Amino acid sequence: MDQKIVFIGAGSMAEAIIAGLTKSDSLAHQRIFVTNKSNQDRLTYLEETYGIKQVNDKDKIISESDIVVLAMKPKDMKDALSSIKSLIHSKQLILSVLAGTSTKAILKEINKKVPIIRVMPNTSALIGESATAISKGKYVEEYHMTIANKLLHTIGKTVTVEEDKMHAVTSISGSGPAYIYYLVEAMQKAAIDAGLEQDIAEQLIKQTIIGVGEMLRTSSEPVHILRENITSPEGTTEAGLNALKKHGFEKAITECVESARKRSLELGEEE
Ligand SMILES: NC(=O)C1=CN([C@@H]2O[C@H](COP(=O)(O)OP(=O)(O)OC[C@H]3O[C@@H](n4cnc5c(N)ncnc54)[C@H](O)[C@@H]3O)[C@@H](O)[C@H]2O)C=CC1
Ligand SMILES: O=C(O)[C@@H]1CCC=N1
Repeated sequence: MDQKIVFIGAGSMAEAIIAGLTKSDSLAHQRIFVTNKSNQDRLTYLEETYGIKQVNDKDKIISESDIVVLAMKPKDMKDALSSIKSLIHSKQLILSVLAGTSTKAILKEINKKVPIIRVMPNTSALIGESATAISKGKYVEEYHMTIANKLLHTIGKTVTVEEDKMHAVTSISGSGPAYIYYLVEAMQKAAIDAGLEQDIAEQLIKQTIIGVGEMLRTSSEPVHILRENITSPEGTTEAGLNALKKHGFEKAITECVESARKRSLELGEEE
């Protein structure tokens, strides 16, 4: 790819995408720029770690960029756009990773006919394993989607959804890695209570999750069969799963996803 890309916001999501992009080598590192609100050390770290460039001449870099990635928190969107919207033009493609925030709200802020693609990646982009959903805003043509897909393939897998599905997507795959990390933390505590040493527990749990990930990737069996294959009648797994059922595991997951989805809707309404 020969586009020039600028990230507005230099936090964990910007870094995850930059890491995936630079690892894939599909875009010259020198064509990737990043800026943020105030933290100079953070920009220097990104520059030194990934060989990309921090924005020195804001007017020139932003107006010359082909792709502008909005990667600030939703609450900072208006403030961030107020200082750059005069540099945005219709030949550019805007990618927004902002949770909850509609392309309509961003268009209203920019007040120009620019193509905006809403993107929901997750932090596994850091290792090229993001589950990313993308959706079209008003002025987006197919060739914009092709560019976005090509770019986002460098950080993992992509799917295209209607924009109204983005709240649900956020509650599943955007926030999803945190649910799994929380599960790992809970298993680590339980393993120690069960008498294992911490480093042994960590090794076993990490490899268990990696093994499950690979099985999900490679096996043609449906998930419930993979689960049933482990569950001997009256065995240990059945006893463990029964305890999960008794303590409302499914309800907890349903409420977890629903709460995240509602929060995404609220973030959109807070603009
Ligand atoms: N962290 C995650 O797992 C995911 C985050 N997102 C979305 O990505 C966005 C960024 O999230 P994080 O990277 O976690 O946040 P963060 O807090 O780590 O980074 C936010 C960045 O925005 C910058 N910023 C704030 N105001 C600014 C302004 N006026 N102009 C320029 N830059 C400004 C900050 O300096 C900081 O570099 C959010 O909108 C979030 O909803 C989306 C998917 C997953
Ligand atoms: O918690 C958040 O708001 C962001 C969006 C998806 C993951 N993290």
